[in-house]
Amino acid sequence: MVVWELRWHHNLRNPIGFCERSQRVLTVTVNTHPHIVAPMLKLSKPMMFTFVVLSVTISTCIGWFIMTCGNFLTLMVDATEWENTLIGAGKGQKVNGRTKLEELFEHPLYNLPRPELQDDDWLLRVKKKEHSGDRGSEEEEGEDEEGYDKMSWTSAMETHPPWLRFHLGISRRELYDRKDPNLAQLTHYLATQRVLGAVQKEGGTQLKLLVSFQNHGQALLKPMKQSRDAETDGNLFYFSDFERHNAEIAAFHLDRLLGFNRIPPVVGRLINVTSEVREITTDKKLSRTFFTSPVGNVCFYGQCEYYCSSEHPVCGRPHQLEVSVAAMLPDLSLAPRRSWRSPWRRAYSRTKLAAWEKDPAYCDTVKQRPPYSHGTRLLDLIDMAVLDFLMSNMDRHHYETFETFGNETFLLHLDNGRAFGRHSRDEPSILVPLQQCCRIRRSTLLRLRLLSLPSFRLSDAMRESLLRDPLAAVAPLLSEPHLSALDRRLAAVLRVVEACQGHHAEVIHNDVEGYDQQPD
Ligand SMILES: Nc1ncnc2c1ncn2[C@@H]1O[C@H](COP(=O)(O)OP(=O)(O)OP(=O)(O)O)[C@@H](O)[C@H]1O
Ligand SMILES: [Mn+2]
Repeated sequence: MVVWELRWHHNLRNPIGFCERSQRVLTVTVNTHPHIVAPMLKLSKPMMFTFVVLSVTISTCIGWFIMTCGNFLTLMVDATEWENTLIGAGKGQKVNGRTKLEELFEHPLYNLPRPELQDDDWLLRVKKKEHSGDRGSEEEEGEDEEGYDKMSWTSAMETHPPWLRFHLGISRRELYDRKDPNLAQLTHYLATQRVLGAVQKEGGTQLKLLVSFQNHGQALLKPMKQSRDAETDGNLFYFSDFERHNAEIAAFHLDRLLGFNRIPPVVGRLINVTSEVREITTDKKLSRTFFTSPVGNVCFYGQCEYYCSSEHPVCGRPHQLEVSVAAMLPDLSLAPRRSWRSPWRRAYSRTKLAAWEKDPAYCDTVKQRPPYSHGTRLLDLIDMAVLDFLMSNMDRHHYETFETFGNETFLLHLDNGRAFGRHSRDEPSILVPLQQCCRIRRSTLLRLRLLSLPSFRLSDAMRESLLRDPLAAVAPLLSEPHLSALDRRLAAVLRVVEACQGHHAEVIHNDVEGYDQQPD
């Protein structure tokens, strides 16, 4: 288990995300004053006394009731405003006061009871400060394990910047809790913080930047390389496809809608390539690649394996560029990750076939090998295949897990830049793990069925969810054909499960014992 001491948090004089809630006063006049009402009623003295006591009590009660309601309403209004300002101008059609997306997340399938997380289910724990006065200096290193408290700081610690609260909320079960109010603050932080540093991020094949913000926050930035609506050229192999910034954003929303919570939060943002990259970067290799295009736009191409050349520049208009900004996971030195080669990895060749393409019984081989031979790893892999099929991501060659959780943990769905390339066709081979293994979590299947109903339709939920991204103000993050492809593909997933049930006994893994609201 990783133990991490946060010394620098004392320097955070201005907690990020602090909100000055608007002050509202509700004034209601109820005319029940006894001196006005009693003479009109011509009452005797004892009656008058009773009347005074009664009317004072009643008016106090009414006043209290109205004030309470008023305060409650004020709070509700403020919370909604707060949420809306954080996540952009997200709006959806309201039915019974709730949008489809709100309705969906209220559904019992998105609020299943879960066992309480134990100490070793959290990725990071922070060292508790020694009793004040015990220490000569706050800055002294105290590395012995004895001094560490087993309790993690809660994510409600207001002095922590949102990125840190995100790190502290990572568990064995999921990357974030959908209901954690910090999520909105984190996306707001990523979308609005001034970029203080930008260098090229090593690893991977295409150009991406590591940007840094105030208070040690960092994010992974992927630039827009082609117009949002461009369908991938049919003659390009999946491994030659350009990455798409909007695919990174949409993948985060889709993963959350499926109830997985396995993709680090991603937001869209407009950056100024001159002031927020060129002028501040310390990366000489990167700054050398800047140029002004013939039409006067500021462009750069960086250094990487694919498409880092002046023939494939990333260009501002003339300075403004759309990018995706993903929250960074904790540093590898604090939370090492293990990278796993996917058993259904593609051949990454124009001519060769992978083993799973040649052997229909390939899953039987996989099921015999650890970590797929026991636990939930195979089910996690199938969840990932469903996500990838829905967004048509053929590039899932590896996946990662947090080392500290061993084999009993979720899979990180990192790198979704090659998803949402084509809406006009589906890629059945992405679903092969489900088709060959005929196994799926019941919770996943029930949520997929829910999302196929008209009242919760996946495309509608995605449209509404994506509206919350700041870049939705520029243009929809996913075009309508991409959204309807989601519904078409969802129906295809359900058909594969049905076909499995026709010839397999144990297709559904029941991970929701107590849930009986829908028949299987
Ligand atoms: N949010 C994140 N936080 C920390 N590390 C990340 C994050 N996203 C990705 N990475 C790491 O950076 C590496 C490269 O990122 P990514 O896979 O998105 O780049 P890529 O150029 O698309 O790679 P590839 O060519 O392999 O598809 C990943 O393997 C992963 O380990
Ligand atoms: Mn990639």
